[in-house]
Amino acid sequence: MSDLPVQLSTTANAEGNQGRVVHHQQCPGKTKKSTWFRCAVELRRRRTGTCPAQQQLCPSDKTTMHTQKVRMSMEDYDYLFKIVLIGNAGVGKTCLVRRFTQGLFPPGQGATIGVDFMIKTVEIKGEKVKLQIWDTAGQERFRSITQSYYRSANALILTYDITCEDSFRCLPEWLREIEQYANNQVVTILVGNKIDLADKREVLRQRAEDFAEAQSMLYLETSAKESDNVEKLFLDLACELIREAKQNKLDNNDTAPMPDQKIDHFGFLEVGTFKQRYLLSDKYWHQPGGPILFYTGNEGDITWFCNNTGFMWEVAKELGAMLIFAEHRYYGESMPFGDASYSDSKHLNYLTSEQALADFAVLIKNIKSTLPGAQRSPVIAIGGSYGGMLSAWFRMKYPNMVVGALAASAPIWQFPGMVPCGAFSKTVTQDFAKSGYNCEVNIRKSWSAINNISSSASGLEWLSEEFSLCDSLKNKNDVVTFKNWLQETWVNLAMVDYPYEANFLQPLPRWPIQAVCKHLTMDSKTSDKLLLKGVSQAAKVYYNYTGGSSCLNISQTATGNLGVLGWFYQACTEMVMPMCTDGVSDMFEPEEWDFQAFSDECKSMFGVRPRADWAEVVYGGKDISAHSNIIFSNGGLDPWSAGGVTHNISESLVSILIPDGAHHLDLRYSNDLDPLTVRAARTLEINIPSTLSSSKSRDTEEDHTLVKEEISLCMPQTPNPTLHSPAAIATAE
Ligand SMILES: Nc1nc2c(ncn2[C@@H]2O[C@H](COP(=O)(O)OP(=O)(O)OP(=O)(O)O)[C@@H](O)[C@H]2O)c(=O)[nH]1
Repeated sequence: MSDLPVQLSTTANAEGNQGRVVHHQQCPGKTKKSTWFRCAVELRRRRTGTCPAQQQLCPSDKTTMHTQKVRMSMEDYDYLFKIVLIGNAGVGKTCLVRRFTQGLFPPGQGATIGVDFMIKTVEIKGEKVKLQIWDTAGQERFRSITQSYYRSANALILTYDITCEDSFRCLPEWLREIEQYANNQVVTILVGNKIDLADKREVLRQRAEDFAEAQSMLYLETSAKESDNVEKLFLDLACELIREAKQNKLDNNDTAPMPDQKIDHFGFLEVGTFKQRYLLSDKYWHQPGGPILFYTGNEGDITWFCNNTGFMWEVAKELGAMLIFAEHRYYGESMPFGDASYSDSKHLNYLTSEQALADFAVLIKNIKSTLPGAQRSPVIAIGGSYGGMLSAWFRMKYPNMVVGALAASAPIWQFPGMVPCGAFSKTVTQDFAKSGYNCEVNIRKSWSAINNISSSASGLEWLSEEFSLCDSLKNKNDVVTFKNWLQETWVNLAMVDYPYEANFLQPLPRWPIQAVCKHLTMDSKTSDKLLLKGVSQAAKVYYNYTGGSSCLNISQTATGNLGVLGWFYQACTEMVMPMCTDGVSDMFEPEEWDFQAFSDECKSMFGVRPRADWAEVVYGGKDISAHSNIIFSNGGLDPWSAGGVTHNISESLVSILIPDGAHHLDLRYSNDLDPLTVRAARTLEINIPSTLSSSKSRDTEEDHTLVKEEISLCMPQTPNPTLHSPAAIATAE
């Protein structure tokens, strides 16, 4: 996805352009402060050196965790190949990918965390070939994640560093991994990288060629730095894959027919259809009848959710489950009107949660009727954030399709009149208050310090320099934008205050708010300038943890992996989520929730006005007790928990609270640094679908009752199962 601006503005110009969607790099004047999460898949840390001394040298023989089979529905190419780069840490995998896909050699390239991927479409002899290139982390600690990408790979690029004997010596270990985890038709090429460092060569070319030949591998030497042979590497590989495909050697086929989704499920005039993308993994699926874990895709490319929902991958094996990740219409590649989908409000008209839920239902019906062994598989909906809301709503609206739902960090009550508009900011403030001495107090004071300093031209210049802003502040409007940017920074930090290094909105250290707060311990006598110097250092923890940013861009607060524009449209129609601040119970400048102003802005931007009460009407508001089989999990650190279900409603509408969890921490891959509370939450969450799955397909009312009974057995008996850990207690103290 392209990097979308966080701040949006509209035009309703004299030429009658009203309703055409426009997004600027930066809004003049008042800017939006509402935030939804955006995510990414990798974290990069600053790292130097070419031979990865002190890092693990060879992959271990850990057992596999999962693999995925990807089915794409968009047929804008003749071939789709998945290429996975593997090899020791630091051999140059990421640099090779970026050289090929972006034509650059990234300075100060940091270690890949988990897996990253990029797409490049090339044309070979008149045929369009889409290359999906997966860059895996070489570090041992990510091995269990990266192994899972082997199975569905069409080609593997096994990379070593010609200046690092150790990276060559590890190759037999890597080959054992390939043998164990990759499919037996995979094309493997051995690549010796960094040939620009000829004087440091430790592995002779002949030796590598002999090794490759003995292993029936192709061999090529490259320099990502000098761009030697990089293009050739990927294009030759693509040619080879096409050749193999033509000989029908590759298992590159998509067997299940893709459903054509109706653009409008609820009317009969619009008869158009579109292809919805979904990803499917059946590696651990016990067929017939094994359960299906169905991710209800949110506002972004489904691949990102697939990568960031490690919980599902981890439980698939345990449950013998099939995994399906369904993309939400108008995001990623599932565009009802192709490139025109966002062109105006007429085309955007079908971007609603109800239409998306109907897509999910049609998709499940289609899979069940076409995939052998799936007919009697119980389906469990899982989702996080807006995806979690969809999971809960899916179970409510289509109980015939899903036997239960896990709705993680799903603020289904963040709608008008259901929770106080200031609750969100209050949680953000509390997160900072407990993460460092004077931290919240100094942020609270920073707004007036900014107002004071920015009142003169020299002050604006000082602020711009101190914060290393890419574009200098020039006037009052810029200062408003600057303050909103800072506020959104603190909000985002509260959402991603994870206990380990991660890259969700930005690459960040573990417990990032604590890292930020180390710069905000000044006492009450501190001058405005000293205070703001601290704020600037704190902001740079968020924006420049990797050290790769030469300046800070105040029109962005997160990497743009999600569909911010689409989400903004949804907020302007049915997802109206009031937010306000009072400067007392929260650390921000006071700002009331002004529905009229919001509505006017929506009108000028999209040509539509929001329906403030619709979510309540269509999804039941706080009155959901008639429903069943939904788990609502919420993190105590997550500001969205304010709009979530944080108490048990019935014995099968239950809440799990994770005191030291941020935004859907429970859905992420497990990590050694996970607090006990999130581990306990996952245990509960795993048990519930496991119980559901044992009941196989439940299509009758009687069966649903049985499911409900079985679920209640797994439910904690306390009215509100808040999980306690030493960390949580320490925080509370
Ligand atoms: N001289 C030279 N340096 C390179 C080349 N390719 C990568 N490097 C450097 O090698 C280091 C590691 O590069 P990465 O691309 O991050 O290596 P990686 O294999 O992706 O490492 P992990 O993500 O940890 O698995 C960086 O400092 C790069 O600048 C190359 O062709 N020539």
